[in-house]
Amino acid sequence: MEKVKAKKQYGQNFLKDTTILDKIIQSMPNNNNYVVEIGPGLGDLTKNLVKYKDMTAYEVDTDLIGILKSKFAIEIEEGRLKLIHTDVLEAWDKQKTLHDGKYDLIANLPYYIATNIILRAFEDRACENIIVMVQKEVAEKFTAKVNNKEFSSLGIITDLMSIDARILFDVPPESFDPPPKVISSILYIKKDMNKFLDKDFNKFLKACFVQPRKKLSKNLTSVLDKNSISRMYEELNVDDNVRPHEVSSSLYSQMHTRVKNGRN
Ligand SMILES: C[S@@+](CC[C@H](N)C(=O)[O-])C[C@H]1O[C@@H](n2cnc3c(N)ncnc32)[C@H](O)[C@@H]1O
Repeated sequence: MEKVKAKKQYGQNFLKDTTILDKIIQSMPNNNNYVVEIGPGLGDLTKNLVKYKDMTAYEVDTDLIGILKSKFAIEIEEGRLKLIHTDVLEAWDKQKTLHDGKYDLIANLPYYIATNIILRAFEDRACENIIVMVQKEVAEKFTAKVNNKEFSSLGIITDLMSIDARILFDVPPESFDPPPKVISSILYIKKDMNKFLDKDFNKFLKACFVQPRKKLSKNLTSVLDKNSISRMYEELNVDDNVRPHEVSSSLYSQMHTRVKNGRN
């Protein structure tokens, strides 16, 4: 193995378990989509992905870029792999999408920005499937259902914006070098390509969950006055004592539409 010291600040935990790498490849959707990988690291997952699909990989670490360029010289030369040296969040800020045509995001994500990356993938209209390794806890938040204590803005967005969302399997710390402190999971999300994530909706949900164990009506006071909340609750038939995790995604969507249109 290359003598590379993993950098904590970039969330580097290299996946070494070939059984898990095979299982990720088997989970790839059977379609003609392009593939985007975020954080190819030492290229173990990249090596497997590029056998099947043309792809682009975004890597922030200069030292790794050097290694990847020589490891994948042939694939780069043949145009099967595009290696982009940048912070992927900056790339998204600049160009709104990570690829011009439809693509699937397949990656072992840096955990310090995993949630942010998944939300950006929801906003990116070219991204259709998301198959990513994240902390198990994060995967559970994205797949949580109403009334589950973990149900929050992430579960609501997933519920409203996707056709399918589930945890495919868990991955123990020993599968990585160095091992992370947490259990990981492969999260699979198939987006509904007819739905688009409105940034304001995300902001509204954040306000609704600012104090997740308090009554929703209390959290709503940061976006609506008390009379408007009462009126909205009455019209939408919402119980005054309800807590944020007890309200369905579609009800949140209706509430947001009202707040946005000033109909309250
Ligand atoms: C968990 S490691 C995964 C490495 C490799 N894909 C694997 O499975 O072994 C996360 C990777 O994301 C890269 N990374 C961290 N922050 C990044 C960012 N903002 N933009 C692009 N890549 C980033 C790290 O340098 C590292 O290579």
